[in-house]
Amino acid sequence: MYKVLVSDPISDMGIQQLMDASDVTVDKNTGLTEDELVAIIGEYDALLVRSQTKVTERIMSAGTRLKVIGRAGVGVDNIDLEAATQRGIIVINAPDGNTITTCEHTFAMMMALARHIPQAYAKTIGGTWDRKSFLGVELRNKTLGVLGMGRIGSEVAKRAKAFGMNILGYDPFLTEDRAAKQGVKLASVDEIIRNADFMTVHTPLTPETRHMISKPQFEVMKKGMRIINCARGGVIDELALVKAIDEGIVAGAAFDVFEAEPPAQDHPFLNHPKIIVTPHLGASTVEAQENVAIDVSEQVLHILRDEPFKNAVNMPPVAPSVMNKLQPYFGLGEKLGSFAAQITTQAVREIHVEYAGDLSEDDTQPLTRYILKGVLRRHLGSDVNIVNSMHLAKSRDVGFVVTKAPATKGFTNLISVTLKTQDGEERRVAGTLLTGYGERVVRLDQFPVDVAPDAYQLLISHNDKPGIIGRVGTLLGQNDVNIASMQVGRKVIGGEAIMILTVDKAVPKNVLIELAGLPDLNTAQEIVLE
Ligand SMILES: NC(=O)C1=CN([C@@H]2O[C@H](COP(=O)(O)OP(=O)(O)OC[C@H]3O[C@@H](n4cnc5c(N)ncnc54)[C@H](O)[C@@H]3O)[C@@H](O)[C@H]2O)C=CC1
Ligand SMILES: O=C(O)CCC(=O)C(=O)O
Repeated sequence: MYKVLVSDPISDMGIQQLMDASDVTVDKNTGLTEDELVAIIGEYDALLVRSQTKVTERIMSAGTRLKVIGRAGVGVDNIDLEAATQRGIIVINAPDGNTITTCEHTFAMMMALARHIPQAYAKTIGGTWDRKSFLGVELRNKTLGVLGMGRIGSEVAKRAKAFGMNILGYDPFLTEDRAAKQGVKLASVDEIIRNADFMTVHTPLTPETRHMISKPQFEVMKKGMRIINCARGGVIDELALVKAIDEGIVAGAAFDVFEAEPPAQDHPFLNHPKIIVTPHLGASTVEAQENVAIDVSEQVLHILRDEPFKNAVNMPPVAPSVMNKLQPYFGLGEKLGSFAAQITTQAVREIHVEYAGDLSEDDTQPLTRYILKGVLRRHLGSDVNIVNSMHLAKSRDVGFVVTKAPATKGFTNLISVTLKTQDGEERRVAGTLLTGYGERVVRLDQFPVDVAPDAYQLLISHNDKPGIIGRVGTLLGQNDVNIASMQVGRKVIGGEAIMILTVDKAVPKNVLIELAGLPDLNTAQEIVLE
């Protein structure tokens, strides 16, 4: 008999099939503390949560029978995925079931914001008949900027069109073609910030999206913009937003999510006259809760019964024979994918992976999944894993081609990752495992290099002139950035050249800007490989 624990309020109707299954018993026990969960989790084969339960490493360590954690919703940021993967616990989510509901909540927030409904309601029930303070604006003919055109962002755009709005959309995976089909004008973040009357964010929270709207963006923002966040707290810098509202740049904001949930009682959003809030209700409808619970219950049953399943967001076990041969390359493959994605400036349309030498003889599919994970994680966040990376690439119209070459000059094994964009940009990074030396990046575009792919690299393109290395070293030294190693490459003397420095810590943004301003230096970019 399998035992399932439901530790957050999840629709009864949705988990009915679990409760009806003759080989399953379901316990509903919500609102437990971490200690309480640790004390009982050892009895259970499956755990079902929404977003309240924080499924920590401690809980998983105590969950010695746990085979699956089911998240009735999209974001899995309340589950320690790494810890689950290490323990072979499959984590699944229900990515589609709450899309429409969250989109509709976004619209409710946008309209409430445009017409001051919460503020007017509060005054009216307080006994004041005030028709002067709440002059609103129409949505018709206004420009809506959508940051993140995935499932929810696309549905918001569709509805906004019906309201007669003009839509500017930005998403690293949005191409002109796809945008045009959705009736959306493809725009940059900067264009949206400067031109939109309303802006709504629908991205996951990743290192790249954290505070993607902050002081520098508010400084150039179209005056009077209204901002909605029903995605994740932290995408918009909360304190910078309050300042921008108080300075008259932003006309108002509607937030369903917070950087820390629940927010502290003295949080500046609470009681601010121009900010309306809901307590993370985006997915809270009868329909969505049923949908996500049905989806997740179905998959949990499959997993408990060892049947094929979908929507896994972490790594399933790989067959030991394949693992032994390929495992040493997994880290390198992911880093090469990530490196290539970070140096590519446009939306990636095709990923070409070539395995040469020893690797050409194997079934390299598990390794390809790691490479795709490295490429896609930059924009799709921590939900990308080796289980879903191929599927995600396909669903985003990103093609991937794998070729094999039996031999390669100078290396017993070589992995080359080439990313192509719709505008013809093509970036290539190749690497190898050297016996006794470990992972090395050995080619960057047309330049031969020899770099250990450590956590922080600085990639500099420059003109091949005397003195540049000294200027870069001095500036980094002045800013307390220690250089661990340095590589230079060039095609011809005096021509285009690159420099790759491995540094001991993240390089502050202002130092990157100063570097790019040095004479004969063209670009300076940080590459983070974690
Ligand atoms: N308030 C709530 O109750 C709910 C919140 N959510 C949250 O809403 C967000 C969106 O969910 P879905 O649309 O289902 O996810 P999705 O994965 O379909 O879409 C997210 C999109 O963001 C894009 N993106 C990533 N980095 C970006 C960047 N720097 N700039 C612009 N776009 C970027 C991705 O390419 C992707 O297309 C997620 O954070 C999810 O957790 C989802 C459901 C309910
Ligand atoms: O379960 C909930 O209500 C939270 C939904 C959510 O934020 C998500 O699905 O990402």
